[in-house]
Amino acid sequence: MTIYALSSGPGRAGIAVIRISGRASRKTLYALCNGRLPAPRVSSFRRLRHPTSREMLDEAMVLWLPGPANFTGEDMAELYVHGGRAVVTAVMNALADVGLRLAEPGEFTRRAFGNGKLDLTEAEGLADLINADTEIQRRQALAQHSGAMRARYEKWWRTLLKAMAYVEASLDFSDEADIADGAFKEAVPEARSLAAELERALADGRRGEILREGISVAIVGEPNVGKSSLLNALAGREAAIVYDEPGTTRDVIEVSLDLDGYPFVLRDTAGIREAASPVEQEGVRRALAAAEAADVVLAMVDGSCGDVGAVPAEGEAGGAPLRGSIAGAAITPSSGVKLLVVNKVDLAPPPAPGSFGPEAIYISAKTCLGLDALKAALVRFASESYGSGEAPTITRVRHRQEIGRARAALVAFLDGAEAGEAPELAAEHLREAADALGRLTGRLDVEDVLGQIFGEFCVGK
Ligand SMILES: Nc1nc2c(ncn2[C@@H]2O[C@H](COP(=O)(O)OP(=O)(O)OP(=O)(O)O)[C@@H](O)[C@H]2O)c(=O)[nH]1
Repeated sequence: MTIYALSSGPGRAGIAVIRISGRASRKTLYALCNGRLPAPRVSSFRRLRHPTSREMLDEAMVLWLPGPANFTGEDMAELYVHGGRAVVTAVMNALADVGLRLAEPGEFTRRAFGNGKLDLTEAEGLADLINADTEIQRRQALAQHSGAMRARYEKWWRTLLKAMAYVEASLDFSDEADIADGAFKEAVPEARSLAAELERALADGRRGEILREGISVAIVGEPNVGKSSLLNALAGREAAIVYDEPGTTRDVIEVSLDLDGYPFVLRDTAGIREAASPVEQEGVRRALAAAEAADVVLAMVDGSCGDVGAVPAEGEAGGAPLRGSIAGAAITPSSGVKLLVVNKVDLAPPPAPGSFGPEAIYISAKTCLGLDALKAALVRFASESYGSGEAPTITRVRHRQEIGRARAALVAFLDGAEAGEAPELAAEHLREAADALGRLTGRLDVEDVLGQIFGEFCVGK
């Protein structure tokens, strides 16, 4: 079936791109162009007419892209029409009138995959490229789309095939014990080196997934220390309500932020305190959960009140009384880092440098003093922890799970080999590992993961 979709964004624009893919592309374009089919891959000006009523629809640039040397591998056409809603509707209605069907989300890419134009990791990279909001996300997605992960997974796949070949050989020569034994022994170092490589790939601190989803930053602290003010100052807009009354923020408020190309998801949380009402208690529970799950906790204290004291060291209870509240300072995320942020430094008297420990960042969410230093600290943390997005890395839970399964199967193989397990069982472990690696790129058992992957696309891709 030949499909069509608006491939550019919805809404009014200078130009809109309508894409067509499938066997009837040529015939449809021929009819739309009143019999003047453009030369392949040469953009040409045409007056588009309704194929049956002959009514003029628009003046457009059109491209005729015969398969297989194009995106989907099928015959394709692209229409660059004027981007008004009525123009797009009229052209798309004309395509429906001649029996073409509106594409489902991701259907163009799915067809490209079906025709061997890209593997699953490259298709996922394309989805990420379309969804990339920041420079680092773009780089990571482009590396994946242009085959960095495919190359890595295929290298693993080849090592595994080698090990499988040795085991299969040992089964074929089971009558000749020496040869069988020798072949089997060759499989072990291959499997061992691959298991170690998969282990290393898994121990990446989830950097690819974090960059893809955004680095999660929770702002926590006692009520009224200025958490919402900081969120607004960083976001550059009034995303959260700021009010001179403790307990203003009840729920977690989220904004996305691009700092030097790194994607951050900033969360403002309810002030941590002995909550009186159930609603407040729930707010505090959510605040603690956000801090627990965060990659970075901005533990905020109000530097303008109380006695100056030292922040207790990690794991040390109490310490000297601290100016402001220490509720924020006392929170530690489960796997992320904590930055101590001392707010309201615009209020006299300013805290002496270092009053809150050498690592503290002094800011005024009101006057924006110190915000650049805070942003720089976040960017430094991101680049040291997650890199620049170019090295091939796991970017999805799906990949992590499959690599984990492959590794577990290889470990089972190695344990079995040590324990003198029958070669038939050993071969089964390797096949399991191959299935897992095969699902990564889509070589085997792909149907069950297809829906999930292509569902991430928008219509027209
Ligand atoms: N002088 C000064 N006032 C600030 C600063 N940051 C916040 N404030 C004020 O402190 C009060 C509380 O600010 P919020 O940003 O609502 O504080 P919060 O921590 O989100 O408060 P809760 O929602 O109650 O947890 C408001 O009156 C702000 O204007 C600052 O840097 N300097």
